[in-house]
Amino acid sequence: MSGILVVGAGGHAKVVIATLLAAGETVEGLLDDQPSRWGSMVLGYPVLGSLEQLEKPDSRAILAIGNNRVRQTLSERYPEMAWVSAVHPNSVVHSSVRLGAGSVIFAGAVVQPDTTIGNHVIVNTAATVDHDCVLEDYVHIAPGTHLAGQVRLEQGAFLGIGSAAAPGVRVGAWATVGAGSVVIRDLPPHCVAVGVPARPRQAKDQP
Ligand SMILES: CC(=O)SCCNC(=O)CCNC(=O)[C@H](O)C(C)(C)COP(=O)(O)OP(=O)(O)OC[C@H]1O[C@@H](n2cnc3c(N)ncnc32)[C@H](O)[C@@H]1OP(=O)(O)O
Repeated sequence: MSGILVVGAGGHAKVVIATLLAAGETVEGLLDDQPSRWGSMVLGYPVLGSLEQLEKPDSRAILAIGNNRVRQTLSERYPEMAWVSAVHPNSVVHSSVRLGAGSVIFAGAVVQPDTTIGNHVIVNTAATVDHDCVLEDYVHIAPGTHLAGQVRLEQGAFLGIGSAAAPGVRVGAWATVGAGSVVIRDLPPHCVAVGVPARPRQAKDQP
């Protein structure tokens, strides 16, 4: 079977490649729609060209782009793709956890029992997700984020570095929680919420 195509050649792709290699996978190269990146190397792997190469039959690929909207757009553009997930061997993921296609769990992360993780979700470095949480498709929890039990993050929610969510809270779809903020009450969709406790600052979608 051919190696994995890594989509996106930015900083997030470096950590995705490191995670794939640590998990024993083979990387073929990277794809990026920015021509200036073609022919360059990322961690010793070549940027092979544009995303058109995803149309080759039997390709296996992973979306290595931190922006939640971009991952949604690309996954919808290639509905037949066999998206690969990546789980770092130095993470702890309980056997009862359901993990969707194309999702990544980076080094040092812990995901506790009966949590459900959707498609193209990022559980970033050293984040923790406690029991019975639900992370819907395209969610990203940044490094060092901590979710208590039974937290629900709706589609596309982004939680910034070092943020936290108290037991049972719900963060609305495409909401942004600022770095270091603590969610203690439900947040509405499409808000930007910051502070301790996190309060919606304005109605604004993610970039
Ligand atoms: C491996 C990786 O790198 S993964 C990526 C991790 N990235 C992150 O964690 C980024 C998180 N981003 C943030 O926290 C950002 O500050 C955001 C998204 C919440 C807001 O960004 P912007 O809309 O550009 O806000 P801006 O910088 O203009 O600040 C607006 C106000 O909110 C305040 N504010 C912004 N972020 C925060 C925060 N995290 N906590 C408290 N207050 C904040 C600012 O101090 C400012 O207040 P003022 O108007 O009284 O001066």
